[in-house]
Amino acid sequence: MIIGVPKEIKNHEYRVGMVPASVRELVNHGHQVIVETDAGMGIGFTNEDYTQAGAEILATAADVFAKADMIVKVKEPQAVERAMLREDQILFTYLHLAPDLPQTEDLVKSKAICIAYETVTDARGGLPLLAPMSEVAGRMSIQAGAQALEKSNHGRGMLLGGVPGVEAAKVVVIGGGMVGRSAAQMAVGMGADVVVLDRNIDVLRALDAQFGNKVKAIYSTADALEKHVLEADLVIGGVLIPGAAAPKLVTADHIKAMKPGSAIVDVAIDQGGCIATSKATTHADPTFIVDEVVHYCVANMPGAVPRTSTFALNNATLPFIINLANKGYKKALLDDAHFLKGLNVIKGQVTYKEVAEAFNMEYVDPRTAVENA
Ligand SMILES: NC(=O)C1=CN([C@@H]2O[C@H](COP(=O)(O)OP(=O)(O)OC[C@H]3O[C@@H](n4cnc5c(N)ncnc54)[C@H](O)[C@@H]3O)[C@@H](O)[C@H]2O)C=CC1
Ligand SMILES: CC(=O)C(=O)O
Ligand SMILES: [Mg+2]
Repeated sequence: MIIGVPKEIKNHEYRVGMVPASVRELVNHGHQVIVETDAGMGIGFTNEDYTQAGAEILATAADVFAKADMIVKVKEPQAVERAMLREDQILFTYLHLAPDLPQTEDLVKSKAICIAYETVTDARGGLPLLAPMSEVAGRMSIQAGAQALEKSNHGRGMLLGGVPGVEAAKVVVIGGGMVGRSAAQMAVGMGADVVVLDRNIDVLRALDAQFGNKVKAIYSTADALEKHVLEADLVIGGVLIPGAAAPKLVTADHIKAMKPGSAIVDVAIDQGGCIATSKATTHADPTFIVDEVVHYCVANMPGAVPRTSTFALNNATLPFIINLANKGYKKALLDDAHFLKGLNVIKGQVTYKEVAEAFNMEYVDPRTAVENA
């Protein structure tokens, strides 16, 4: 199979779909890898590093898209990339379709086979290809929130951990999954007063076991959420219903009633955000203010630490890339029900229920769609 790795083009996105070590693995399995020139430059990999691993360097993204059987990326394809997708081409990357109608329509139109990292599942109920980036974004959310609380950024002027004699900031994390747990770990480390809300009791138990009384793990009712959000100095949004648009748990009225200069970091923004006043921002201009609350809503947070993030992502994606290349997409997906959950769009059909429902599109069972492809 010919595997293509284009350079990422989203704002300040320096991650890359495959590092040279991953290229070498694919080449060792007898595949051909084509990489757009300078695709790895943002994390210190030169074209020579890729050619030494066995890749061929092509001059443009158009060359890569024209020649590859499978495109391996990081972020959802931007409009110019979507226009280059071909019928029967495999696209393996983050998609986040449920809040994104234009992308969904373009992928349907392309007739490509579109597998989303973020909806692949595992036997323990986890999301193995989302988890590494959620660990990064969860950790980063506390750094971003700490900065947002600085006076020069229109924050309350509070240090997360306080100092002896002065109280710490209250950090409220909504969703105690990968993002939430990673955020809690950093917030506890910085000495903040930390509350995590989740509606899964096993998640609350796990938080309790990990953090003891350093984190208040609270069952997420509308009442509890309102109480803690209104007391918060910093709110982290980390809820997820896999594949679906995020529920707007924090309302515009909550934001109005929050303390002036408090901050929110809506990590769930890639699924549309769990805070009503959120809208996606970029690393170039990451924050905006609504009702005196600083909002940080960058949809590709791990792009800011692309070296750490690319390696973490590749560690998780590589076995799936090898499987797709060795077996072809049909056998790779049909052999593994968890991998099949990653299939969102195939040959013009939507095969992820929450995406079809979000846009009133017809839903086709993924197994049937692959068997008939
Ligand atoms: N902005 C960015 O750069 C990045 C964003 N993300 C996003 O962060 C979000 C969270 O991801 P993960 O932590 O990996 O998901 P996860 O599945 O590990 O955790 C989500 C948690 O939300 C909880 N939850 C669902 N509905 C809830 C409700 N109504 N109230 C309270 N809790 C609720 C679930 O029980 C679960 O524990 C996803 O949308 C993901 O795509 C992840 C990485 C980077
Ligand atoms: C998960 C995601 O959206 C990201 O890593 O950018
Ligand atoms: Mg207010």
